[in-house]
Amino acid sequence: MSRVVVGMSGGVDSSVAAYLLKEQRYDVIGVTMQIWQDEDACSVEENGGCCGLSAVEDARRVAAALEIPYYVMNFKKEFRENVIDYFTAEYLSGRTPNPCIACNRYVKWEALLNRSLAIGADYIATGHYAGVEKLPNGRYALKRSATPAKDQTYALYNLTQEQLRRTLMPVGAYSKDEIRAIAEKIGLAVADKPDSQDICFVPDGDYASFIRENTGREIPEGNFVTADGKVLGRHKGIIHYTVGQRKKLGLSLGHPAFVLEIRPETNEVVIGTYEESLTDTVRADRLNFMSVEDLDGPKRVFAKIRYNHRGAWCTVEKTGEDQVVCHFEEPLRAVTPGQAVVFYDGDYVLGGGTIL
Ligand SMILES: Nc1ncnc2c1ncn2[C@@H]1O[C@H](COP(=O)(O)OP(=O)(O)OP(=O)(O)O)[C@@H](O)[C@H]1O
Repeated sequence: MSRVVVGMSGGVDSSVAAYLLKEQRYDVIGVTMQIWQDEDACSVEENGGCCGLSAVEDARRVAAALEIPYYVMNFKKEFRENVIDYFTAEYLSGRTPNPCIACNRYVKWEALLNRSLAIGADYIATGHYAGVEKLPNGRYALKRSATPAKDQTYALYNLTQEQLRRTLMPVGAYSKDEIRAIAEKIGLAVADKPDSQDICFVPDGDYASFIRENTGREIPEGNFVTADGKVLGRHKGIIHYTVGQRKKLGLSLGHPAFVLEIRPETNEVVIGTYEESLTDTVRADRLNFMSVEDLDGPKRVFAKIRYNHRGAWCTVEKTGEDQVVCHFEEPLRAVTPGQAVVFYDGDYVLGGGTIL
């Protein structure tokens, strides 16, 4: 019998994942990772179920109902080093990070998988809406969820072959409604919980205060400038801005204003018009390939440039060992350095990288 560790956040998806795997006759162990604040400082409702005491209580109750062993594991150090430190460093460098992608690769997978292997597991499983398949070319790749609106492959594009080989995502084949129906049928009390928020450790969305408090650094004010250097006003510090941003700039220029670029060297935020904010060229590095080992020439693919982007067609080609350029077939707005560009070949994740 194969042994699987299920990451249990106390929510409906991972609870049903544990149930489905038990039905499929796996030897199932439930684990909740504690990754951030003290247990009593946050709750599932506030932080997306990542670390709170109620997450542990809920997951423990579900594990007891399913009659599976259950453990709480501490990954706070791994989370701080790989997610929080990266998150703050990227903002301070003028980029906009995606911490969920880093958490998936380094905490939910690397750290949890290693500890699971150490306790004799063959696989880890989560309640993500995505599929894992071995392709005819021998590669493992993520497949988009059966429910496009719930698809979570974007945030998982950076998983390695070894991680995918040892991953099960049993809820990916179902719709959210079907998962809720299963939860109700088996009497799981978690059935009506809201879905998680994106950035679990900044529940109020105030990234700037979070960065100031976590680094102890004062973030200096600076100038808003046009692309040709004309000073337009003062900004509150570069960490308050994201490329593509239009709101909360506090500028009245007589036309809608957009953040075009953030320059940490000169502490400037470059502002321009809607037309200036459009581009059809996206460059990326820190690449991870999934359905293919590498690109062997230009390839036309469907790509997403942020989590909730509907996607657009582009031709992607290598420009260096760890760099690609993508030429989109339509102009894009808000191409944001630090976010991921993820490429799809049909329903499978081809790979992705970090936008430069
Ligand atoms: N603290 C945690 N400990 C263990 N596993 C976790 C934890 N947080 C999230 N996960 C795993 O990652 C998956 C996706 O996390 P996400 O935050 O997107 O939750 P979700 O889609 O709301 O799922 P759920 O309904 O299970 O909370 C979860 O289904 C779960 O398997």
